[in-house]
Amino acid sequence: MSQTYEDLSSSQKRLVESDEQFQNIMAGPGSGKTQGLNFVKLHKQTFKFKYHFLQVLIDRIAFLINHKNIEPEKIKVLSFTRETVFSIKERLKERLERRIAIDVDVGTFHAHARQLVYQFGYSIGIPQTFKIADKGTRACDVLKECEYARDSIKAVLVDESQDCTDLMKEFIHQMSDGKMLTMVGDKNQRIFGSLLSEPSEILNLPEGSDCTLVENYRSTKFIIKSALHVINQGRMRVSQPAEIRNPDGVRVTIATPLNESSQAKYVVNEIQRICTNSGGLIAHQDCAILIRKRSTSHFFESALKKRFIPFEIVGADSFFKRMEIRDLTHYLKFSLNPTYLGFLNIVNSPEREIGDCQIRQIYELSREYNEHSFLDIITLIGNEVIGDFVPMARLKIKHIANICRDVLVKFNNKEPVSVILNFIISATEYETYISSLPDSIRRREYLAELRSLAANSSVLADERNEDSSSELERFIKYFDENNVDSNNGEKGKRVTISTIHCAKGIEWPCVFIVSCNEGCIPLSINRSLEEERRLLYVAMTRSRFFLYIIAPLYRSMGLQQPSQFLTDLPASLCTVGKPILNDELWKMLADTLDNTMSTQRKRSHSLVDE
Ligand SMILES: Nc1ncnc2c1ncn2[C@@H]1O[C@H](COP(=O)(O)OP(=O)(O)OP(=O)(O)O)[C@@H](O)[C@H]1O
Repeated sequence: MSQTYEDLSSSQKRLVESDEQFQNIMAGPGSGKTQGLNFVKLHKQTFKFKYHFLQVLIDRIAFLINHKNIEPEKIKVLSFTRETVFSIKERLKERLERRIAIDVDVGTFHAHARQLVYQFGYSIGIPQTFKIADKGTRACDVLKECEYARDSIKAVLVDESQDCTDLMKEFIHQMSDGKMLTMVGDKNQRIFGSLLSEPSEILNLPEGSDCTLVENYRSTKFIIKSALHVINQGRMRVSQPAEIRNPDGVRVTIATPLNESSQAKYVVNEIQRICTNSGGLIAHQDCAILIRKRSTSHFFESALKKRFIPFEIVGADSFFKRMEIRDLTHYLKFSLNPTYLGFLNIVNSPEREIGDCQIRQIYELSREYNEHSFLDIITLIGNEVIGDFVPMARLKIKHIANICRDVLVKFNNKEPVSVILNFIISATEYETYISSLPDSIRRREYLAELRSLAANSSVLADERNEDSSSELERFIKYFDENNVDSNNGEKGKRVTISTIHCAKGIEWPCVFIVSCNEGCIPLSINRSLEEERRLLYVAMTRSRFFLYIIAPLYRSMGLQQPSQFLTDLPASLCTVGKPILNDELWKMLADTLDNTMSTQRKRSHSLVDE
């Protein structure tokens, strides 16, 4: 086998080469189950760790093909996300001959279920027009009743098995009946709230199928011990990996900046300090900012943009590009500075069915009466003084004019931004509007963040003490400055802002877990406290070397307590403020990264002897 295979540890090799029909591999973070599956995609350009992808799942597939003579197309690999599917396929192309690799049937649960029903459903009387929502149960029926479907499978491999729903488990059960089954997962990393039972329970796996890996190759000892402390304060009992390959490292940094805006500044300062001082060992793409709530990315987007640091957002949209954010800030902008272009931004948001001809007429009227402001023009139209519009259109235009005039009055009366924003939301019936659109939960989440930012807009003032503009003008400026597309650098060389959920399975040398306060982690009392604890555990174990946990003193809701999960984190494991960067630390960092650093990269940092 290839050089890659030789690098596996003996326990990893044992699992890869096992003759057991069923393997339920439950192993802790960083043990080498599925190394960097998503990582390949996110950082493809810079990281060519080709010979360091040592994970069990990929090598097991290679073993089944090369040593068990299983046809690649009869190997079914099930995963949760399309990103992971893409990464597994890429990894297989590196591990196997290309023509063999592309035959391995890798797909999401959904894709596999759909494919089975399309391919074999007709033979058991399922119409080709079956309801796509039923594909899971239909696929199980196909497997139960159709021999050809069962014959098309010889081995099943499942990634992140801990997050399978009962239907998924039933699907795995039907697929793997009498075949070879390898599942990899970690029950302490269940973060999708789906779990009712252990995979092994529902699948009725025979005794002896459970196996594990006991090394940790990813993180330093301080990180592992801190993460274990957090998880073990709850109901779970996780023991320390038998072997931690890395040095002690640097203590986990706990920081408590004043508010969310100073938190973002602190993070960006630290990223710059580390990147500048590490002699190239740490670059932007090695740093990740993990957020619990996707709508809170804006603080970091803004702070990074200000320092011209390229970044990418995973699992969330750019806050400033969200429709809800743009729509509502456009009203503010238009009210203070009414122009034709500004009007175009608000005229049909929410949808008012004011058509192109009417808009064109408004434009022409604004040219004709150019001694008036644009707001006056639409007021005159609304009041039936000028133009030729049907009554309904006049009414709608009048409504827009009235909203903007009222905003102006409130602005002149120095009413708080939050009052003005809430007025716009209610006058435009914006909440009802977004509730009628797809993905309304997410939309409401962004709307709530905008509201809380408005209620707390003084945090934006910190940035510009010299600025004499009003609160509302500063608020608008925040959106104007961040809405422009800046040069976002080369792909693969950017800081990552990711939700904790989307960071699962990935690792970075430098990780910032932000807003680690009550109400954020754990998110709210309605959610399972244990799941929230696991989420923090997952976030902490993404780091290889630098781990920062940050809990601002004030958040939008006022004074905030640090997360209860941080209580009693032993002082011996953490440090407050900032880590001291010295030669000893860089040496330790180099040792830690050594596990997976490509020779080429090490050479560029003079870490290998020529
Ligand atoms: N045998 C090995 N020798 C050296 N490094 C290894 C070995 N196996 C894995 N690694 C490294 O350990 C790190 C963690 O591996 P991997 O991402 O597969 O862990 P995992 O078990 O999937 O973790 P998680 O469950 O947290 O996603 C990677 O950087 C990987 O390259």
